[in-house]
This record gives sequence, C-alpha cells and structure tokens, in this order.
Amino acid sequence: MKYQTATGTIDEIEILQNAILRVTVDNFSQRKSRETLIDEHKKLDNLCDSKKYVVHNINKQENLTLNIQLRISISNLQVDNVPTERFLLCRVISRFVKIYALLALVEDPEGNVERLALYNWTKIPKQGQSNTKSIDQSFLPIGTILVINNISYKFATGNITIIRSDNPDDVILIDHNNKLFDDDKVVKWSTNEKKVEIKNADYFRRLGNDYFTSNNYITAINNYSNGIKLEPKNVTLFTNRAEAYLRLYQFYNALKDTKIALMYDPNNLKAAYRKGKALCGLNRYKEATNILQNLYQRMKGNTSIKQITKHAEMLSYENENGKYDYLRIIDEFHERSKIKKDIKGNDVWIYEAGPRLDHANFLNENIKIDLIEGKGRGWIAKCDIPEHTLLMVSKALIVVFTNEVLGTIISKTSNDETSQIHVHPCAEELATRIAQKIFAEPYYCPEVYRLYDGLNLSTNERIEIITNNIVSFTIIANALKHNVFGLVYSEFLKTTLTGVGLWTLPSYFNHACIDENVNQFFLGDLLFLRTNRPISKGEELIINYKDASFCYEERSSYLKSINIDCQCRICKLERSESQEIKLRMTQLLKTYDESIKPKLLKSHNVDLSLIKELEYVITELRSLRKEHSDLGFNTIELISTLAYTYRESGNNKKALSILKEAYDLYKTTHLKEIHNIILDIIIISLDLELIEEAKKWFDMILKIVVEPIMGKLEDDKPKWRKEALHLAGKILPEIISIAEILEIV
Ligand SMILES: C[S@@+](CC[C@H](N)C(=O)[O-])C[C@H]1O[C@@H](n2cnc3c(N)ncnc32)[C@H](O)[C@@H]1O
Repeated sequence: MKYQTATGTIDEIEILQNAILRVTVDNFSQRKSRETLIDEHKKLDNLCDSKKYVVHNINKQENLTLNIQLRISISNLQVDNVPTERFLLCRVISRFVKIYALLALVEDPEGNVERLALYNWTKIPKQGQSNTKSIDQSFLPIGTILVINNISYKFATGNITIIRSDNPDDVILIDHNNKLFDDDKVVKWSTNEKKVEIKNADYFRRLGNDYFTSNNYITAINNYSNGIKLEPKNVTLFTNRAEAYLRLYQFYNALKDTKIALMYDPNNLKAAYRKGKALCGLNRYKEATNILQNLYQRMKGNTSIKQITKHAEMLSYENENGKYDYLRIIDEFHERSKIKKDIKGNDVWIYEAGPRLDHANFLNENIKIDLIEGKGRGWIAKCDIPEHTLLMVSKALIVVFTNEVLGTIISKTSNDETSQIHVHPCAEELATRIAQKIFAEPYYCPEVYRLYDGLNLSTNERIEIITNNIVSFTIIANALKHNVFGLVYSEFLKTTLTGVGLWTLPSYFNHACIDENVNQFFLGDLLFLRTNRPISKGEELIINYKDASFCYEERSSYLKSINIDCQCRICKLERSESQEIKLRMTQLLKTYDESIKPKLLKSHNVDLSLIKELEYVITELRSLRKEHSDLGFNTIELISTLAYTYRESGNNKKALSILKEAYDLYKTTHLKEIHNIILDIIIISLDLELIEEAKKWFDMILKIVVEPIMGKLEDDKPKWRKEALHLAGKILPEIISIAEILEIV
C-alpha cells in the first residue's frame, strides 16, 4: 500500500495533515518494536514538507551537571501526570518532522521508545529572513542527547501517547562528552548492547492474545502476523487473527484468514463460525446463512451458533425482500445510543459501538445509475414506482458520531503561529477512518474512488490509483467534500445525536432544494430512502442536500462549493426576482420579526390593529410571489402566528380556516413546518368539538410520521392504524396522548 498526498488544491489541508498523521502512526505507542516505530516515523517523514518552516531557540549547555536521582524513565510516565522537578534524559532516534509540533522518536537509556512533540519551536520564514535553520537532517540529528524538564505525557489522539514539551527553554542539548557518560558509566544506553531474544510462533500467539484481551486488536493482529511468518500453517493463529479483524470490522481480511484456516483444517468450527460472521459483514448474506446453518446442524444445542444463524437468516431476508422490523430497529437504535459519563466526565457509549445497527443493505431492482444531463451520474427509475416505495437501505461505509470525536482529534493547544485549524472535528475523523479502512483493506478503494470528487483525473489515472492500492488523501478528502451526509435524525426520534458519514450508493442521488421525490430517513448508521410520490419510468430520483427553509444565499453558497448550479423551481425563482422585490421582502420580514411578533407573543390582550398589520404583511409577501403562490414559504411562520393570535382571541374558527388554507398551499413541499400546522389543526378542531374532523387530520399526521419509515399504509387494512400508532408511539409519544383524547387507542 502506498500513500499519495494532497496537491494543494484542497482547502481542508489540515484535515488531511491530521488524517495522514493518524493513519501513518496509528497506535504509535502501543508497545510496538523499536524498528516498527522507526519505520512508521519514516513514512511520516516522507509525507511532511519541512522546508517551509524555520527553527529557532536551541538551548545548548556544554557542562550541564544533573542530579541523576531526578531522572525519570519513559516507562514511568503516566498519562496526564506532570512529573514536576523530574527530567527526562533521552536521545533522538529519528529525524524531526513538523505536523503541529516538531515530532521525533526518542529513546531513554533503558531502551524505551516514545514519540516526542516539541511545541513553539517553529515559525514560517518571513521574506528576506536568512539566518534561521530549516528542519533538515542537521536539526537535532539522530543521536542528539536531550534533557527535557517540565514534560507532560498526553494522549494526542485516541490511542496515541506523546511526550510533550511546550517551552523550548525546557529542552537542553547535552554533549556526548558530558561526564554523565564518562567511563564509570553513570548512564549507559542499553540499546548500544545487542540482545538476542528467542521468539517462536507460540510466543507471538500468547502476546497477541494478551493484546486481544485488552481490546487492542491492531497490536494483537501484528503479533499473530509475526507468528504466522514463523509458522505459515498455524491454524490457531489464523482463526485468532480473523476474530481480531472481525472486531475491527475488517471483513475481507477476516474472510481471507478463515479460508486459509479451513484449507488446513476443514472441520475447524471456530473458523467456520467466523467465516459466517465475515460473510455477513460483507453483505454476502446467503453464503453466510448456508455456512452457519450447516454448522448448526453439526453443533445442535450450541446457543451462540443458533443465535448467529438466526441473525444471518434475518439479514438474508431483509436484503432480499426489503422488509425490515422497524419497531425492533427503533428499539435497537434507542438502546445503542445511550451514553454515560466516564470517570473523567467524558461521554462514552453504553453499547461499545454506539448506534451502529447490524441490519442488511437493500437495493430495489427497479432503479439504476445512469448519466443525467448536466449533473454527472444519478439514480433513475427503470419503471413506474409507487409512492412510499423503499428504494434503498444503506449501511454507512464509515460514520462518525459527534461525541465520538471528543478528545480524539489532534487538538490545537499550541500557540504556534503557523497552525490555523478551523475544521469540523468529525470531518477529520471521517477522513482518517476512511483512509485507515482503505489502508487496511484496499478492496474498498473502488467504492470510494469512483465517487464524484470534482477532480479532473482521467480514467487511466483513476484506474492506476485503484489498481495500485494507493491511499490517496486528495481523492478521499474531495470525495468526502462532495458526498458526505450530515447525520440528521428525524425530528420525531427525539435525539440530539448528530455526526457525518459516507454512504456510497446513496451518494449517487442528485439534489434539488424543493420537489425532491425521495425522502431520506436515518436510523443509527442505516440510511433508508423512499419515494415520496409516484415516480414515472425514466424519471430521475432526487434527494435534498439542503432544503428551502434555508435562505437562497446560504443554500447557493453551499451548493456552489460542491459544483451545483441548482435549477430547481425555487432557485430559479429566487434568481429571477428583482432587487426591488428582494428588498421589499426583507423589509416586510423585518417588520414582522422586530415589531409585530414580539408584541403579539408578549401581550395577553390581543391588539386588533396588530392582527391587521400582520395580515397586511402576509398579503404583501404573497403578492410578491403571486405567480408562484405555492413557493411563498416565507409566510408559513407568519401564518402560524396569525392563527395562534386568533385562537388566543377566542376566534377558533378563523384560526382553523387560516391553517387549512396554509396546509393546502404548501402540502406538496415536504417542509417540516407543515407538521406543526397539522398538529395545530387537530388541537383547534378538538376545541371546536369537531371530533370527526380532528380524527381525519390525526390520521394524516400519523401517516406523515410513519410512512417515510414503514412505507405506504393501506387504509383498507383494519389493522393499519394500530400498527402505525405502535410505531409512532415509539418515536413521538405525544401522538399517543392525542390518540387517547380522540379515543382512537
Ligand atoms: C453526491 S454527488 C451526486 C452524484 C454525482 N452526480 C455523480 O456523478 O457521482 C454530488 C455531485 O453531483 C452533482 N450534482 C448533484 N445535484 C446536482 C444538481 N441539481 N445540478 C447539477 N449537478 C448536481 C454535483 O457535481 C455534486 O457535487
């Protein structure tokens, strides 16, 4: 696997730098061998451009005398504990590179190796500045002996420990001739003496198992691999490594190992079991089911095999039929999204993997990807498709939940003036995890590299990158920029959880600000996509990246950044409106916001003149878009306020007719505001004792809540309302209270 870095065309350069750092030195400190660490650091060195930085402030003391009793060894360092009054004696064993800090590997006299980060040593050179030093071979070269005071030991990223020094004055260079290293050898470097250790496959198996038990799967894999090098037919090492791969969701690698294990030992039950799991992870549900059913026949009574066989059967059914048990999935989602505080007060998932749900992908056979004029590729209907048809269920290739990144990104705590980071923390994490995934399993290259990335790579260049398994940070970052989905759960799911992710097949849907014909619905890391109206054969299927509740400026600046010149009805209208009309609209909305709304909402006695003013503003706003009355969304909030005011003044009938009129105007827009209008209609109908009317509107909101999830409800089925209420109650408990008042339950 090779690396390819950004070419400077990307504005999110810091995301890349962090991603590179984290992928390259993934679990740098996890008791890897000295050679592995040096090798990893070399890769990092190749990626970093050190020439543009200059270093100052080197503190040299020729005849330093040290109280050796106060020396601390790397193995005695504790994370977040500053060993005051103590110093670290170490020597540099790699070149320095510049990420945020200056980074190098150091070893202490005992031979312990750790990463050292020196902050505040560099500056971008100013024009004409010449008497400074760049970070090259001659900067603190390998072998330099350092004494470091006031060190801290930190987690720089999730798993990476780092020795950190913030003040250059705390770092002192000492001479090899210092009397510490005199003949009597007060201090001697153990790595100067060669040690020979005998390590066999079983040694690596035991070490791997130790790491596995402490959930350090990557290091466990490294050890099993070392064992495999010594005994290439050791089945236990392959089955153990397969399980470690499964824990990291590296299903291709896990499958490969189980196949080798089964080749040497066809009756190995563990290998068969893990092969079944790997196949499930690779969406090869039928093959998984066959293997596991066969295994269960041989192992009747084994409950875990029974469980996983049933699970594979369920996945296979979901994948083939597009039928999901939504009640159960919502329960799983709620259960798995529970968070508690750890002893440090950080948020941690109660369920280790967070709300990642183990359900199958599904793809409706009546849709296909095709070329769409002016938009690149997109999904189109192969035949007529009814409303509320499930088109696709897609599990995220990678998703990052916001609270997962707390404390894991490389934070900007230095006052180094060269750092300028203003990036979304989840974006860095997402880029890193995708790069890690491709690095660990190059089979994912095509899936990611075929996404639209706005780059002008020729087909040949792209094929070359894919076939050579190059981890291209340029492509990854650009593919993310154009395809990332912001994780927004339905307003009905009552969760504050958010995040970002990459869902590859859904990434081929193009955008419109209104009139989209496909709705998206997230549950955990699953993305469900359904039609929201009947679709004709050959019609393009379109989703909404940013809806029309955002103002034109905000929408278009985002869309422009991803190369979209949107031609939807509202964008065309807003572009065509004269400056004069725009100004008038802004004025009217300002009058509502600043002088009507606050007074209406504050006062208990309704002022009729204010109502008149509000009605006037609404009429004026509508008249500005009279040719496009259904696009006058900017009046929705005003209409709700007007209805509320009439209701307060005791005129429920008027309030009801205003709301119904608004519903009729905007019902086709799929804006969330419509839901509140319907809920208000129900409440006012109840006030007016129009029970049948309220029931009619109740059925409507019930369908709006559940149909995007469970699909079209069939009115002629006697059970539909009961089923729908059951589901709606799980996501919007208020609906049950209304149903009780209406005596529907
Ligand atoms: C998530 S991708 C959609 C799939 C993409 N068309 C492809 O060929 O892979 C987003 C990109 O599609 C294009 N796109 C999406 N919606 C569009 C629209 N309404 N008009 C023009 N281009 C659009 C833009 O290039 C955008 O950056």
